[in-house]
Amino acid sequence: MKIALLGYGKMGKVIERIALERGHEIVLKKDEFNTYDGLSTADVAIDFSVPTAAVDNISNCFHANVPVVSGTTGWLEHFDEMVALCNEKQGGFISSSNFSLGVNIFFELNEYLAKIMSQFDSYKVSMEEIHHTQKLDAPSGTAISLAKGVIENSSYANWTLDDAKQGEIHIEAKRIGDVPGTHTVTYDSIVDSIELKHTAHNREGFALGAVIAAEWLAGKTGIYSMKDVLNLK
Ligand SMILES: NC(=O)C1=CN([C@@H]2O[C@H](COP(=O)(O)OP(=O)(O)OC[C@H]3O[C@@H](n4cnc5c(N)ncnc54)[C@H](OP(=O)(O)O)[C@@H]3O)[C@@H](O)[C@H]2O)C=CC1
Ligand SMILES: O=C(O)C1=N[C@H](C(=O)O)C[C@H](O)C1
Repeated sequence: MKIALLGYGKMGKVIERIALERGHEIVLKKDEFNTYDGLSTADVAIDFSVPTAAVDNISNCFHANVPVVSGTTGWLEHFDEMVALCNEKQGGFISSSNFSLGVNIFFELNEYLAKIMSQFDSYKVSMEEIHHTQKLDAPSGTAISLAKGVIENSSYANWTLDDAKQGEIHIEAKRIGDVPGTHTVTYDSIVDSIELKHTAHNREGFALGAVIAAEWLAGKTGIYSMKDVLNLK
């Protein structure tokens, strides 16, 4: 399979290695300064870039008729525009705040736990995410997805980085050293706490998940999620 890499930083380089190990070919490595030459020859594109580049990268894929897997976080306010463009161009699209198998299992557990905990208002939920100091966005896309998982399964209405008011989920975003990504969901009461935690030991899981998603998406049209790829629906 021919793959275009949109973004060739920490993640792009791990994705390249894993894609080559799985027998794929890289036809474009797009960074901030080069062009999209080669994009239209790709079977699929994988975007792990920066929040300000994601919309251009994804739009160019739809215009070039190349299905795109996007892992870039911090551009969610434009998500609906990209969905509309994908539909208009009959493109293929998977976007996920986290492609690792472990985090996608964690997402399922988070939704299940939220359903149970919604019956017990003595517990208050909060979240913590820890990432490396080079991360541009806060809170992490994964923390936002976890908060949405709680909101859709409880009476919580919103998340905030500030002190939480009634009905809000507090997210604490910490930036420490080279941490690849740690997320904790805590339900706290006066008598005890319940914690659900995922710790990434490196970037391999994110990258492998993105390559598996790309293999799954190539040749398809439509808008999908990691639930489709991993058969979690
Ligand atoms: N969904 C998931 O599973 C995961 C998502 N992420 C997300 O992926 C993104 C990338 O992470 P990471 O690799 O660590 O970040 P890096 O900062 O290491 O890499 C970002 C890359 O994007 C490039 N870039 C900048 N502008 C453009 C542009 N206009 N077009 C294409 N590329 C551009 C940069 O190029 P240059 O070097 O020239 O500046 C750089 O190579 C982040 O948003 C992060 O949150 C990260 C891990 C997992
Ligand atoms: O920037 C990162 O590194 C990561 N970003 C993603 C996010 O914002 O959730 C996923 C992962 O935690 C690593």
